[in-house]
Amino acid sequence: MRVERSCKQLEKIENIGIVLKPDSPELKNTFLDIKKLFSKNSINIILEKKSANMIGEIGKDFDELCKEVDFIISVGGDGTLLGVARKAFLYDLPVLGINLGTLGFLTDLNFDDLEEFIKDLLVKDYKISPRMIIEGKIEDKNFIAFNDIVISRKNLSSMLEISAKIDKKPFNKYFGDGLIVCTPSGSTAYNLSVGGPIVYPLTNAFIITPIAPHSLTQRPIVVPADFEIEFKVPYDEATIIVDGQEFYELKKGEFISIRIAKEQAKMLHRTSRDFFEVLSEKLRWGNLT
Ligand SMILES: NC(=O)c1ccc[n+]([C@@H]2O[C@H](COP(=O)([O-])OP(=O)(O)OC[C@H]3O[C@@H](n4cnc5c(N)ncnc54)[C@H](O)[C@@H]3O)[C@@H](O)[C@H]2O)c1
Ligand SMILES: Nc1ncnc2c1ncn2[C@@H]1O[C@H](COP(=O)(O)OP(=O)(O)OP(=O)(O)O)[C@@H](O)[C@H]1O
Repeated sequence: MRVERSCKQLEKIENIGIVLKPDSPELKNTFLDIKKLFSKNSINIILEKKSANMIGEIGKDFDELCKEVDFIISVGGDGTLLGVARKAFLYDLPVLGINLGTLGFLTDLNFDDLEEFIKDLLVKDYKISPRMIIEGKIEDKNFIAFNDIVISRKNLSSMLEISAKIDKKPFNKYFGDGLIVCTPSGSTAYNLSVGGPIVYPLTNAFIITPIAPHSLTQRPIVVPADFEIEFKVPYDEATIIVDGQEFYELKKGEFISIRIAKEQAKMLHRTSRDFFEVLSEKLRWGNLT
């Protein structure tokens, strides 16, 4: 029998933070509806400041809000949830995604399911799933990814050469459009599109997947999470893309090192959420439904 790892239940549910998808003022009514559903159960909602400005409400800075709430709800698609999860881990706060996006692979609930789920929350019928996050470093810049760190060619007309070391030892040279280093949670994003493996989210590992490699021998590889990986672009400049949301420059000869972060992100899920059902429903995996 499989016993799924999960984190401790919440000590209390009194205050919940809400972040809305950017540039979506039409979410005002959804926000008010969510607030009403929680207020009926005497749970207080605190809206994040940028979201509040967008819909003409009052809000709190994200960091201030994090100090007051028991968990955070992201209302939008996967991108909104990524943006929240990449900051909420600093406060050890779980994130629940309400899907108003297009795909919503990471988000757990549709708005119509929320009323029922609040009842579950109140009787502790939910799970909190730990998610590995990775940390990148270039010189004195540090960044965190929930999904992936992509080393992408800057010069569109030529291939990028990337030399790679694991635990300081050279292990490969990649030639192509770049490569993706992703977490298991991120394996179903860009990594999947370029033929990388799907890795169960609770696995402790990194995935290194070349993008359009010009070679018959370059394959995605899964390595243990305690490895430190280092990449260098000896002849070119590259762009580093973190979760599709943050960008850095990797100069010629500079190193980027990537390893598991000390902290974990936490996702709040329905007890019944099953990774393979989500794969089937959202990405048409297998023949389950
Ligand atoms: N060709 C590609 O597939 C491609 C190209 C660039 C970036 N991306 C991915 O987009 C991610 C950022 O997502 P976004 O929503 O902010 O940008 P986006 O709106 O450009 O979405 C990319 C797609 O990936 C989906 N997605 C995001 N994370 C996922 C995950 N962990 N599992 C399954 N699907 C996921 C999104 O729902 C969306 O359909 C990056 O981390 C990167 O992995 C994918
Ligand atoms: N905190 C953030 N920082 C930067 N970009 C963000 C942030 N939150 C959302 N975005 C971007 O806004 C865009 C739309 O958001 P989102 O992904 O939530 O909706 P969607 O694209 O409709 O849904 P899905 O990703 O599930 O298909 C995405 O490109 C996403 O990367």
